[in-house]
Amino acid sequence: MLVNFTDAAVDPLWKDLNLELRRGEFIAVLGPNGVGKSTFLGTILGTRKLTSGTVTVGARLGYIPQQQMFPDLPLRARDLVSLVAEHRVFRRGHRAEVDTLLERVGATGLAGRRVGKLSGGQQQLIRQAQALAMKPQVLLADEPLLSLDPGVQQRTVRLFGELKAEGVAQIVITHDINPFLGLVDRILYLAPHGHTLGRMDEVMQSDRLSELYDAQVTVAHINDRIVVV
Ligand SMILES: Nc1ncnc2c1ncn2[C@@H]1O[C@H](COP(=O)(O)OP(=O)(O)OP(=O)(O)O)[C@@H](O)[C@H]1O
Repeated sequence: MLVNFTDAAVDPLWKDLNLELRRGEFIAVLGPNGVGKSTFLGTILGTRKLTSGTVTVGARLGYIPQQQMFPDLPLRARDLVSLVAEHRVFRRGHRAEVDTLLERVGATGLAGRRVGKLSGGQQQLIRQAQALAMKPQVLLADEPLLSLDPGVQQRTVRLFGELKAEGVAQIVITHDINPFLGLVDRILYLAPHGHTLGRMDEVMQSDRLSELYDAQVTVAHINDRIVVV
């Protein structure tokens, strides 16, 4: 058991949520601003409480938060990742492991730089390395492509693909499903008038989403991209 929701609700955002996350599964969480997507991740992380129902977590979690700048700490990127790596703070011989993590996210050149001085996108790579340092069985990510340039976005999607192949389950909040089309197993679509959870072809339907928005919503397929208008 990785993550299980039973009849879960955070009033007044969403309710009647039932979900069992499977090993290696990739769930994309979609929906408009303020509908409770970050709150949903918060209930897994334990930072937000359900108002009814249960959530059970039986896995090591890694978390890439929505972009926020690090304070200008006197710490290098390598030190910050090192702090997370199984809480073995600054231990000798552990530098190689941290450098491998930084290399995996494409941040090798940033290892010795002071984190607070890095750009927003560069800081996101350090957040990725921190999340991987947890050796997660479940990776939670809140808008992980935000502020990344197209090349780095592609690299990040590739990384998520590798993690999936390794059996890491992932729950990823995104406003754009398109970069993840090759990875998505299920979509959790949170909307103003309810939610739906299912395979992409079940969820990304004009009539299904119109019901949840209580308004006319069209799901269009344009050049292999899915656009919700
Ligand atoms: N700690 C909190 N306690 C109570 N309400 C909160 C808390 N954090 C956020 N909220 C409120 O809950 C609602 C949902 O916020 P949340 O951040 O989960 O939405 P979201 O779907 O992730 O939005 P966005 O797409 O804009 O990031 C908002 O109205 C927000 O103001």
